[in-house]
Amino acid sequence: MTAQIIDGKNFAVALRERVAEHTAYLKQQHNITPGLAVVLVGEDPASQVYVRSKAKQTVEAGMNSYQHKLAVDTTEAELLALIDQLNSDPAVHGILVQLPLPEHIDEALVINAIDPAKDVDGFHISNAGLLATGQQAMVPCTPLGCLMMLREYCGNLSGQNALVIGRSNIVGKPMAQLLLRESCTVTVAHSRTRNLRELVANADIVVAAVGRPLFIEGGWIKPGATVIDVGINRIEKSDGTTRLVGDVDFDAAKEVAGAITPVPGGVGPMTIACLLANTVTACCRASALPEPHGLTV
Ligand SMILES: NC(=O)C1=CN([C@@H]2O[C@H](COP(=O)(O)OP(=O)(O)OC[C@H]3O[C@@H](n4cnc5c(N)ncnc54)[C@H](OP(=O)(O)O)[C@@H]3O)[C@@H](O)[C@H]2O)C=CC1
Ligand SMILES: Nc1nc(=O)c2c([nH]1)NC[C@@H]1CN(c3ccc(C(=O)N[C@@H](CCC(=O)O)C(=O)O)cc3)C=[N+]21
Repeated sequence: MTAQIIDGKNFAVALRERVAEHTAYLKQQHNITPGLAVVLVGEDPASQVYVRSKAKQTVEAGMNSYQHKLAVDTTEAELLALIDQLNSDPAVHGILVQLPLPEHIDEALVINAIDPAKDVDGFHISNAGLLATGQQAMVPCTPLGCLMMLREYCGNLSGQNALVIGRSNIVGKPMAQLLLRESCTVTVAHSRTRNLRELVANADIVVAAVGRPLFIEGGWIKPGATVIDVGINRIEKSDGTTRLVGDVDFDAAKEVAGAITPVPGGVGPMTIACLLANTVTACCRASALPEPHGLTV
């Protein structure tokens, strides 16, 4: 059997279209343009690429994009002052501070300084707590995109064995919370997990967010399982050039799985589309307007 390939790129195009439609409606009917502020500290090349791509897609969807590029030696106090300013700016509905931050800045302190209503990454402790207790939250973009694709490919997730590999605050933990909310039986694996192979073999749904290239072998996967590969790893090929691979050995896993996301073209594009969707959601909530269908879960 060869797995269905879950086309995250196409999925993201469709989601961005819905975002653009609702943005046009907000402008025409309510004279409001959703605005997203992205803050980048330092000059990490990968981060610069992501931030550029986010800004381009924000503008393409008809929203306002505000970019703040700060020097690598920006102090924590300066960054907190900028966040204060963005918190009180009514044109800014979403704020994203690109991670990782330079070492001299306390990441948790900065994230928790963002107004939770503008926290389109969903990383603020209030949003994490709201999600964990089943209340309305801003849902982190990567897990949100993964859940949208899972719902589409698996239908009803209730009662399915879901394995999340990785327990980070930005991917693994919120992913586990969302799957629990869908009534999956959720297992969370991490670096101290002893029997990973057996856990994978028992899983109807595998979400891999480890950060190790080709770590999950095809032979571990349960036949027919749905595999979501969050990993983004750049590896060097024999000719010296590099390529992106996920955490799952895609070529082997696609012979066993029922459906699988590729890397690139899987979870990554959906993450950015969900960021735009969260900005529209935040804008609607800020203006006490009804939220459009399909932009969140
Ligand atoms: N596609 C997208 O949009 C995004 C992709 N990513 C990618 O997803 C991956 C994960 O990101 P992130 O969650 O931030 O990474 P972290 O490094 O924060 O977390 C990695 C997790 O994997 C676990 N882990 C490490 N080694 C093993 C192992 N041998 N067996 C089982 N678990 C292990 C760690 O366990 P422990 O806690 O015990 O250390 C940790 O919980 C990365 O490749 C990243 O680039 C991230 C964000 C968005
Ligand atoms: N505050 C914050 N929020 C984030 O959401 C955040 C962050 N910081 N720091 C870094 C990680 C990583 N991340 C990705 C987003 C899109 C792709 C993506 O679109 N990837 C393309 C390939 C891109 C390429 O070719 O390099 C794909 O998978 O097809 C990847 C990774 C968001 N992150």
